[in-house]
Amino acid sequence: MKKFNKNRWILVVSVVIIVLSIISFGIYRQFFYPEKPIEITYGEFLENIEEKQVSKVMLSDDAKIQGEFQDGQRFITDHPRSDNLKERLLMEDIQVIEVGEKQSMGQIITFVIVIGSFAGVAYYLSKQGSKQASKEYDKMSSVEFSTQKESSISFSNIAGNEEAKENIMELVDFLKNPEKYQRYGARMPKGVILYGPPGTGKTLMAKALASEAGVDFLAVSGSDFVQVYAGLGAGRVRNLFKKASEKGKCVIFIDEIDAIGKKRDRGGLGGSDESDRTLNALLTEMSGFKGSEGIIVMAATNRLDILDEALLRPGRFDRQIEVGLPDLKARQDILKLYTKDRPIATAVSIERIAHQTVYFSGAKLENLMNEAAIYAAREDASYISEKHIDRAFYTVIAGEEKKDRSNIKEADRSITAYHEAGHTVATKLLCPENKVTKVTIIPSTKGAGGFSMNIPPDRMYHRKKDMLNNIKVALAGRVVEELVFGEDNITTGASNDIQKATEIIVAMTKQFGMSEEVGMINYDILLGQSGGMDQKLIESCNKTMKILYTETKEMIQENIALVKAIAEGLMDKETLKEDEIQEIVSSYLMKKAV
Ligand SMILES: Nc1ncnc2c1ncn2[C@@H]1O[C@H](COP(=O)(O)OP(=O)(O)OP(=O)(O)O)[C@@H](O)[C@H]1O
Ligand SMILES: [Zn+2]
Repeated sequence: MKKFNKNRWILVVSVVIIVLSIISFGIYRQFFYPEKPIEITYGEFLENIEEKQVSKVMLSDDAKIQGEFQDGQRFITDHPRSDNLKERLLMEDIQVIEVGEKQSMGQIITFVIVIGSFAGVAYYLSKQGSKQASKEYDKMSSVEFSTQKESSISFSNIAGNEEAKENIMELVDFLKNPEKYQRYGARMPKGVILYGPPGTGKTLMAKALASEAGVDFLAVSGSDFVQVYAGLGAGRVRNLFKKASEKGKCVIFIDEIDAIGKKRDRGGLGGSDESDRTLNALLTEMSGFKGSEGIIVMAATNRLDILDEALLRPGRFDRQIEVGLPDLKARQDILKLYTKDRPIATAVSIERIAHQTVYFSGAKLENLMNEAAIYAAREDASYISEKHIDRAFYTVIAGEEKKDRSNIKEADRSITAYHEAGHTVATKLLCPENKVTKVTIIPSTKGAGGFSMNIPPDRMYHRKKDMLNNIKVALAGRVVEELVFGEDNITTGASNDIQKATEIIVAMTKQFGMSEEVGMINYDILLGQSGGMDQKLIESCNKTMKILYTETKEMIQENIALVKAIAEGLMDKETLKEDEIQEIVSSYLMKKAV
C-alpha cells in the first residue's frame, strides 16, 4: 500500500513538472521574444551599429546572433565569430548579453528536469506494468493440476501387466505407513518411472496407487513446464512441489516427462538453457524432500532411452517399471473388463477378439468396445453383437497411421515367432543353466520385434565355451529365419543379434587371448583402444563366426521340431512363461529319447 502511494507521488510530481516546464518555456519565450525577429545580413548589422540603431546583442555559440534594435524590433544575423566583435559592440555602447553559457546551462537544467520527469512517468508506468506482469507470472508459474481423492480407480480396474502392477502395489504400503519403513532405516522410493507405449495404462496405474493408498493425486504434464518465458518452467516445478508438501502424503504424476527430462545436449548452442533450468529444478526438488514425507513422484514416458541419466540416479527416479502392450491373455482380461457392464450378445467370443487385436494397447481395446457400443446403440440393437465389434474394429484400425504396430501382418508375426523360438531353443540346449523367464513376440519399447529374457547364472569369470555358446544363441534367430523361410527371406530383425555376436568375438580375439590364430596378444594395446583392427584380426573373427554359424545351423536343424513347437506356442499365446517353455522342451526331449 505504502509503495503504491510512493509511486503515485512520483507520477503526480512528474506530470506537474512537465506541465510547468511547458508553460514556463512558453512564458520565457513570450517574455524574451515577443515577436518574430527579422533577418538581416551581417553588412546591414554593421551599418545598423554605425547608425546606433542597435540596443542589445545576445552572443551565443549559435551560428546566428540575436539582437534588438532601439525600437524593440528583434533581429538575427550571421555570427562572424570574430574575436573582437564583443569589444566593438561594447565600444559602441551596445548592451552585450552573453547568453551562450547561461542559456545553455538553463537549457541543460530544463532538459534534465524534463527528461527526469519523463523518466518518472515511465518508471511509474513500467512499475505498474511489471506489477501486472509479476501477477501474471505468479499465475502462470502455478501449475494447474487435477487433484483427486478417494477416486474409484483401483488395481482391479487394470488388467494385464501383472509385473508392473505388483511392483506398484508394493508402494501402497510405503505411502500408507512411511513411518514404519523409516523405523527400519529403509530408503523410501522417491521417484518411479513408468515407461511403455501409449495407452498401456501408465496413468491408470499411478491413479490406482494414489487411490488405494488413500492419498491425493497431483497430475501434471511435462509439457506444462515447457515455457517460453525464462525461468517459468523452473518456477512451476518449485510450485508443484510446494503444493505437494502442503498436502502431505500424495502421488505426484508427471506425464510425458520427456518434455523436460530429455538428455541434455551439452555441446549444443543455447536454446536448451531453459529446459536445463527446468530439469535442474526438478532434480533439486526431488533431492530436497525426504521419502519419509510420504510423497512419491511418478513419471510416465514412452521412451526411457531418451531421458537424461541424471533423472535415473538413486534418490530420483530410481525405479523404472515397464508397462508393455498386452499379450493375448492380458487382452482377454482387458476386454472382459470393458464388456462387463455392457450388454454383450452371448455369441460374442472374447477369445476371438483378443486373437484379432494383436498389438492393441489397453486404450485401443477400450476404444474398440466403446465404438461397438455406439454402433449397437445407433441401431437400437438389444445386444452388442459380433457385427458391431467387427465394424468397430475397422473404425479403430482405419484411424491409425500405417506404421502402427497393430497393422503388422500375420507374416511378420510368424517370422518373429520363429526367430525368437530359435533363440529359445539354442539357450535351452546350449546353456541349460541359463534361466529363460519369458519369451514374447509382443514388441517392447526397446524396439525389437520380440524378445527373450535370458538370465545367465552369476559367475566371476566368463568361460570360453560360454562365450561361444552365447554367440550361437545370438545367431540362432537368424539361423531359424534362414532354415524356415529360405535364404532370400532373411530379415533385418537379426541386426541386434549380429552386433552382440560381433562384440563377443572381437573381445575374445583382441583382449582375452582366446583365438589360437591371432595369439595371446592384447590388440587394444597394439592397435589403440578406439577400435583399431587389422586385416588379420578381421579375417580371423569372420572365420570363427562362420564356423559358429554352421554349427548353430546343424544344431537347429536337428531340433527343428522343437523350434516349430515353440514358434507355434508363441503364435498362439504371444508370450510363453518359464514353465510353459519348460513343458514344451521337456515333452520334446522325452519324445526324442524314446
Ligand atoms: N491395462 C489396462 N487395463 C484396463 N484399461 C486400460 C489398460 N491400459 C489402458 N487402459 C485404458 O486406456 C485408457 C488410457 O490409459 P492411460 O491413460 O493410463 O495410458 P497411458 O499409458 O498413460 O498412455 P499415454 O502414454 O498415452 O499417456 C485408460 O483410461 C483405460 O481406459
Ligand atoms: Zn534376435
